[in-house]
Amino acid sequence: MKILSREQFYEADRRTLSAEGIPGEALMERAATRVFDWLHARLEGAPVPVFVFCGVGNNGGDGLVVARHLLDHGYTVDVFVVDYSQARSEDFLTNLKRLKGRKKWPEYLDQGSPLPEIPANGVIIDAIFGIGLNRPPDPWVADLIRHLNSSGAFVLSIDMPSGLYLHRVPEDPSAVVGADVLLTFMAPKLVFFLPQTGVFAERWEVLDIGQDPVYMEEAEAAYNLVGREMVRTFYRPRTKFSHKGTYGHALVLGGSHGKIGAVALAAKAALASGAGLVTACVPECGYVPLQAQLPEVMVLTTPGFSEHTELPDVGAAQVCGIGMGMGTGEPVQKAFLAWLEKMQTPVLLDADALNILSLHPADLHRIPGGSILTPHPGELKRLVGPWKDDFDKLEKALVFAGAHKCILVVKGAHTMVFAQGKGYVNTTGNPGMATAGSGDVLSGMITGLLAQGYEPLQAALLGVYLHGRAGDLGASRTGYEALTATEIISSISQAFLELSGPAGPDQKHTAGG
Ligand SMILES: NC(=O)C1=CN([C@@H]2O[C@H](COP(=O)(O)OP(=O)(O)OC[C@H]3O[C@@H](n4cnc5c(N)ncnc54)[C@H](OP(=O)(O)O)[C@@H]3O)[C@@H](O)[C@H]2O)[C@@H](O)CC1
Ligand SMILES: Nc1ncnc2c1ncn2[C@@H]1O[C@H](COP(=O)(O)OP(=O)(O)O)[C@@H](O)[C@H]1O
Ligand SMILES: [K+]
Repeated sequence: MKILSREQFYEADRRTLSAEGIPGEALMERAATRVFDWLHARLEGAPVPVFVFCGVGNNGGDGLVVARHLLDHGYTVDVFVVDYSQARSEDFLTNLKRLKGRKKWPEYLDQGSPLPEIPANGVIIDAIFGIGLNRPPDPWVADLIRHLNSSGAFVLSIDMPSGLYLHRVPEDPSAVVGADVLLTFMAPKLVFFLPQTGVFAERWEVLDIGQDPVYMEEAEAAYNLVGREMVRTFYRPRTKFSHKGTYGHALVLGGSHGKIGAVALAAKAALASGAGLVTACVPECGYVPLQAQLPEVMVLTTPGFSEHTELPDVGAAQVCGIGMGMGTGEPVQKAFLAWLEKMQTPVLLDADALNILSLHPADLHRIPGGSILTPHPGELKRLVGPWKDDFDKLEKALVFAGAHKCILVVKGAHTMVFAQGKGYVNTTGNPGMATAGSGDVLSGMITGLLAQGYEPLQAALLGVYLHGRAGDLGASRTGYEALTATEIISSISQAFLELSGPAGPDQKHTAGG
């Protein structure tokens, strides 16, 4: 699914109107009626007081339409116009007239108006600002928003939580509506997925408003959602006459005294993701534990006892993932940089491989084109420097991926993959995955997929998706707190099974939370 920009939402609007030959108010009617239907299906006529707060643009117009339908269905409704500007939109005015036709006169709020009383058992429809917000709300509007937030009432926001910009972080987070549910039109917005802005709308649903399918198909989105639908376009089921040679040889290099487990997790995850052969390359101290623990994995050791002092030459048939638990001591740094220099094909770089590169930015050119880098936020900061806010972070990640012709996998609640000027936002995973070793599992999975011949970007997207899904399936058995990296590996099988089977109800990715 595409994540559209503001210009693209407005263009989709225009294209829909012209394709159908309908006026704007007809599309507003259709969109807002979907919001009403959603609410009515849940309230079922319950006598709860509903408070509709409308701005004076098209988001406010949507609110007026919802208010009219609520009245027509016998709900108790109070309508407020938040009069922040003299410039009313045409469709807002059309719907204001229709509301008045129901003998319902809204109350106008402006600077100095007393704040309306809202009981905690009420429902607030937030239609103050939508995607048109382009500057901070006036102080009195901010006060009103804080008042709504502190009311304890259930808040349903239309299209956007009011006060949240589409493309930047709010100056004052207290002046953003905290939506219990957000019903958003046509496509999800990038802000739903960023830690600084996603907190205002943890539960959201996309409403299809019959937007022009031709435009939705042809719009070039800067960001796309990574969901089942997308990864199935390149997932390759196994074929009958294949053999283990068909599925490649993954070489996982890393580990140091006390951190051999990181390699064990990655190697096991590479196997569980379908690599035909897996070799783990560790310093001498890792030999016995790995051999004893992972009978399917071949173990190769390097001369150092507790850390790598040199790294092996890699055969053309092997695909490498390197860095987990490797350490960053001087000998390891030297061994790693010399090794990287010799690599010609894409590799996966994780953890200490990234930390070493951060210490040697002049050597970043040694990364083979098409390599995959999997930093968590701390590692990313060391690589690209600090960022001002989440949007600046995205920009820096895009620039870095472009400059080094690599695929940058920025891990987080919504892991984001950056490549070739585009961003991909993962939809799977859960807070239970914030646990030791879950990143090592991801590296192993992506290395295992690369070994099977997936293009690097595909391996990264499929790996990130399946990793999150395995985490979700694991957590459905263990709960968040008890989820472990090992449990995630055990759930990879189920994630693959699901991928090739029919879609479950929670896998459409038109909702979050
Ligand atoms: N396809 C679609 O897109 C569809 C969209 N629909 C709906 O339309 C909504 C977008 O409507 P919209 O463009 O009229 O903008 P909205 O958010 O109502 O803001 C109104 C105006 O406020 C102004 N303004 C901005 N910041 C301000 C501030 N801090 N303080 C004071 N004023 C401020 C700014 O005007 P300006 O003053 O800059 O000229 C802005 O234009 C969208 O979210 C969805 O709900 C659906 O009906 C159907 C399909
Ligand atoms: N709140 C969260 N929601 C979803 N996924 C998460 C969350 N927190 C962490 N993860 C995932 O868990 C993994 C953690 O990786 P990392 O920090 O490298 O762990 P480690 O170094 O312990 O292996 C990443 O894939 C990340 O996307
Ligand atoms: K809104």
